Amino acid sequence: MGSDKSLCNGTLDVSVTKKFGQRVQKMVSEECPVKKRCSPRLRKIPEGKKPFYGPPRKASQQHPIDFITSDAAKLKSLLELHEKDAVSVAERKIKCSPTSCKPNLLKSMVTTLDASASCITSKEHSPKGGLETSDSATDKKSLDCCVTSYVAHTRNDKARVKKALRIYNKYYLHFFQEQGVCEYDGKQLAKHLDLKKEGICVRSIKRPDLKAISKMLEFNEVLYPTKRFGHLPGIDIGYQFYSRAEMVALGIHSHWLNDIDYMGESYSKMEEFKGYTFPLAVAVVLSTQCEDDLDNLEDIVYIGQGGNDVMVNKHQKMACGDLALKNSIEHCVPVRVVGGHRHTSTKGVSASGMLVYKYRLKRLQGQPKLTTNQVQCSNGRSSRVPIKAPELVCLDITEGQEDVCIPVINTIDDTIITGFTYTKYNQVLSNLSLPTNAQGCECKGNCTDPRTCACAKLNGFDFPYVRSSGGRLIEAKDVVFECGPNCGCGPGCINRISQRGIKYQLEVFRTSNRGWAVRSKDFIPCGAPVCEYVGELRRTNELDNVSENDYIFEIDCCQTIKGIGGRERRLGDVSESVSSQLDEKSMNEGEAEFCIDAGRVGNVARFINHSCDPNLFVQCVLSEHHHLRLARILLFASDNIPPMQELTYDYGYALDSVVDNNGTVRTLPCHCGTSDCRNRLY
Ligand SMILES: C[S@@+](CC[C@H](N)C(=O)[O-])C[C@H]1O[C@@H](n2cnc3c(N)ncnc32)[C@H](O)[C@@H]1O
Repeated sequence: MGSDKSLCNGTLDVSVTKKFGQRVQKMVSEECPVKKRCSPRLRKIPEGKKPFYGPPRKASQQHPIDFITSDAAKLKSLLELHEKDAVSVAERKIKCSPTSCKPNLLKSMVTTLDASASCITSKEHSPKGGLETSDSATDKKSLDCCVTSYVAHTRNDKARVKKALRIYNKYYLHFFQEQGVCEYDGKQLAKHLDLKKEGICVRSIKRPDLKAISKMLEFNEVLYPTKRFGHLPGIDIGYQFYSRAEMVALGIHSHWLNDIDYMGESYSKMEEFKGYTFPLAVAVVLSTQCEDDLDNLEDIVYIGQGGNDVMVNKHQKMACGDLALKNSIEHCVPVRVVGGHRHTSTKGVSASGMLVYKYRLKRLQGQPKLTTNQVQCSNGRSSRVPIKAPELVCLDITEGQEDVCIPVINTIDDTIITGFTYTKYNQVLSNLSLPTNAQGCECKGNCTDPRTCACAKLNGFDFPYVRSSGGRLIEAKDVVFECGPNCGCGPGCINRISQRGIKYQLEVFRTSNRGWAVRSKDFIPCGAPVCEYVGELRRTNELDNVSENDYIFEIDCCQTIKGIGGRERRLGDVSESVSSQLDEKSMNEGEAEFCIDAGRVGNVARFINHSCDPNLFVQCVLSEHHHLRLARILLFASDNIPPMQELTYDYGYALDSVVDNNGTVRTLPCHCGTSDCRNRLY
């Protein structure tokens, strides 16, 4: 390893970032009944802030996704784009093993550092490498003008980051689904033609993550498509990514495979870069850094990307990314560093007698601290039974009804939860009878072919979910038709995702200004089902004069489909079987006929608070019967949700919609604490 003498004078300073509506209606007492209970979803929210509901038009109309054609050409264009800057990309791609080509979804908790400077070296470094540095740094022009120094982010910056990631996830899930169909078709074709016998292999198109990036490049949707040095607005120090592809979607590191991202020769032609030596590094992913090491990113010795050549040639070639880092030292430009990415292969750089370059990455001063809780995550499950601690109010609020324990934690005051009974399923009161069950599909075992499954037909000849991470909804729809009791398929069917119960380790915790709240100890991927809103099914008019109740959820599926009362329209082909329900007069009055009352009886969803910038969205689901007025209410993740982040959705109250008998508008201040807060729930 390098001695002090071998260290060059220049250092690469590094700045560190760790990678990483309900329509609950408040019913008030008789003295002060609510006159108007209108709760359109997400009215007047700026475009960039809308959670995952999709545009009013079909996504395919805006950016048609070609699900059928081979994506080889698109993939090629993606590779070519990077080849311009990274000569070794193609070579590396060919070399990579099938396992190392797998997307790292959920596995990489990457930490970004803004690195500036580097210091190089290595005991064994090649003298030819020319790494005696620092004097030359003073001779060269500083790139200050091109560097985004660390600045506080604006609301808009963060919204743009969120939007870009949602676009990425939407494409990713679409391509994931397409891959499933291709695999199914491939198998069917193979079976039909008996291709195996002929020795022909039918292969499906892989890598939905790369296809998603390719799509974003095609439609100019990558957030920072032009390479930039230093900090990128909207991406905090400590930001967590869940795949390399997400980083490409944002442009924080524009290569999905190479560890060093750099500006190639082509940048030398640009006016602002006149006088600089290219390539110049912009970002590094530390592939070998494991999650536990993420706190030690202040000062890292990094072995350049030539590591693989070392095994063959016994010395590292000073080229591409390695050369870019060397040039970065000389020009004193900052480099972003992302840590925590786990590679399946390791670089063989430890053998003695080999010549390697090492770079010291030092965190830039003045950045926010990287704290441990920013990278807290449980990829696996922690123990089912929580450890008894003074703040533990209740070991399991579900009393064993759910597959997971849901503890209640209070570190704020002495309050406990009373006056409520947990139930896993909606309770139907005696004055209400549910419609008869729908006929269902005739599939056997699992539903696999969306073209023949009767339930998939209702969803526009598609399954709304993909199998990724245990089942994820591709995008929010007017209504999702799931398989039900009369269907031929079994419980493992992909079209029953919302019926599988709670899978994430949720916990109820006390807040200082919003009462109880809910968070997850697990990471929840975008599109994953979190829980159903469960309680007593009631007619809304029954509740007009009840005493105060904060736990009423109106089932306004029909109103949402029609966009009544300012509700945001969603994607969806409303099937003929339900379109007749939309024409009924009562629906047009804008009021939901039924609601779910979780005041006395309910599940964990009743503790989920409102946020003006939520991480969950509401999805109406029909599984047993097909009556929109009695749809089930499910909550899905609208983003990748890091562990321990409060789970919230937009209650969707229209401001000034709650009026008492005297005509006085009632208000409730919002304490969601987001930068987008509208200050009032209603
Ligand atoms: C369905 S409950 C949510 C759970 C509730 N916090 C509890 O302690 O049971 C809805 C009520 O929670 C409170 N709440 C939810 N979100 C809030 C927010 N962003 N700001 C202030 N209060 C909120 C309001 O009192 C609201 O009527």
